[in-house]
Amino acid sequence: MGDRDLRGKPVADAILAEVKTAVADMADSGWVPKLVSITVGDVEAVDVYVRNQRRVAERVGIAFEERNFPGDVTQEEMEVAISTMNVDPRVTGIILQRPVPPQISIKALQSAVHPYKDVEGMNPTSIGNIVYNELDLAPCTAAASVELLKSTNLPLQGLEVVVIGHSEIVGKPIAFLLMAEGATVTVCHHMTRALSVHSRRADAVFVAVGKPKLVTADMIKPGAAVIDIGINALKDEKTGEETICGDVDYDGVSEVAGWVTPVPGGVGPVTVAILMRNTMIALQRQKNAYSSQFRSVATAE
Ligand SMILES: NC(=O)C1=CN([C@@H]2O[C@H](COP(=O)(O)OP(=O)(O)OC[C@H]3O[C@@H](n4cnc5c(N)ncnc54)[C@H](OP(=O)(O)O)[C@@H]3O)[C@@H](O)[C@H]2O)C=CC1
Ligand SMILES: Nc1nc(=O)c2c([nH]1)NC[C@@H]1CN(c3ccc(C(=O)N[C@@H](CCC(=O)O)C(=O)O)cc3)C=[N+]21
Repeated sequence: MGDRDLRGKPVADAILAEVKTAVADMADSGWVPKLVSITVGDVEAVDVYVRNQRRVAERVGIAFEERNFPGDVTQEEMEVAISTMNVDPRVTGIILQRPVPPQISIKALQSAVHPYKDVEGMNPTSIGNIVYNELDLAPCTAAASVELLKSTNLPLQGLEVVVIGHSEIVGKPIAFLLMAEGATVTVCHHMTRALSVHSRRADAVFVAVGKPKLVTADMIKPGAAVIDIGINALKDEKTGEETICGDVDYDGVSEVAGWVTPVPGGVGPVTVAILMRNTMIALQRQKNAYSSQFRSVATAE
C-alpha cells in the first residue's frame, strides 16, 4: 500500500463502531435487526460481497440471512418471496444483489421491496429522496464512495468532480449525493467524447465502469483524489492465479494523485459498512412508525 492510499478500513471501522452502538441501544428497547441478502444464480463478485456482509453483520450483532434463488427463478416467484419478507416483522432490511438473470426485472423487484426495508435505497421512492437532499439512506456504494472523498477533508462546495460511469446504482447516485454537497459534477459514460479532457480538470475523479486500467496517470490532475469503484477479475498468465483490480492503473495514478483508493481495500469495505448503517436506519424508521401508530391508538382511547 502506498502513502497516498485512501484506505477503506479506517472509514468502515468508524461507521461500524456507530452501528454497534445503535444495535445495543435498539436491543434495549426490544428491537433486533435482521438483514436478508437475496442473490439469484451464482456470480463471483456477489459471493465476495455476501461473504463480507455475513462476516461484518456477525461482528456488529445484526442477524444475517442469505436467500439464494436458482438462476431460472421466475419474476413472480421473486415477487412473492419479497412480499413475504415485506410483511415479516423479523426482517429489517432486504438487499437484492445485482446482476440478476435476464428474465428478472431488477427495477420491478426493487419497487417490490417496501421502502421501510429498502436498505440499498434503490426503490424509486427511496432514490427519489436523494433528489430532495434527504441523504441519510443512500445506495451503499455511492454513499461509501462519497464518505471516502469526505475523509480527505477536501471542501466539497464548488469542488470539480468527474464521475465516470452513469449506472443507476453507482454513477448516478454519486452525482446526486455530490450535488447535494455543493460540488460541481460532470458525469461521463461511453458516449463522452474526450474523457481525459474532463478528468484532467477534476479535483476528484470517481470511476465505476468495469474496465481495468481505464483511468491512467495522464488523465489525472496532480494532487487530485481518485475513487476507484471498479472490480475486475485478473488472471495471472503465468500462475493462473485470479486476483481483483479496479478501473484505475494504480501504479501510475498513485504517482500523480493526492489520494487513490486501492482495490481491494478501498470502496469495498466501506460499502459493506454503509449497508449495516442503512439497516439500522431502516430499523429506526420501523420503530418510529410503529411507536407513532400505537401511540396514536393509545391516546385515541
Ligand atoms: N465496490 C462496490 O461496492 C461495487 C463495485 N461495482 C463495480 O463498479 C463497476 C461498475 O458497475 P456499475 O456501476 O454496476 O456499472 P454498469 O456495469 O451497470 O455500467 C458500466 C458503466 O460504465 C460506463 N462505461 C462503459 N464504458 C465506458 C468508457 N469507456 N468510458 C466511460 N464510461 C464507460 C457505461 O456507460 P454506458 O451505459 O453509456 O455504456 C455504464 O454507465 C463494475 O466493475 C462493478 O463491479 C459495482 C457495484 C458495487
Ligand atoms: N445491489 C447490489 N449492490 C452492490 O453494492 C453490489 C451488487 N449488487 N452486486 C455486486 C457488487 C460488488 N460489490 C462488492 C462490495 C464489496 C466488496 C468487498 O467487500 N470487497 C473487499 C474485499 C475483497 C475480498 O474479500 O477479496 C475489498 O475490496 O477490499 C466486493 C464487492 C457490491 N455489489
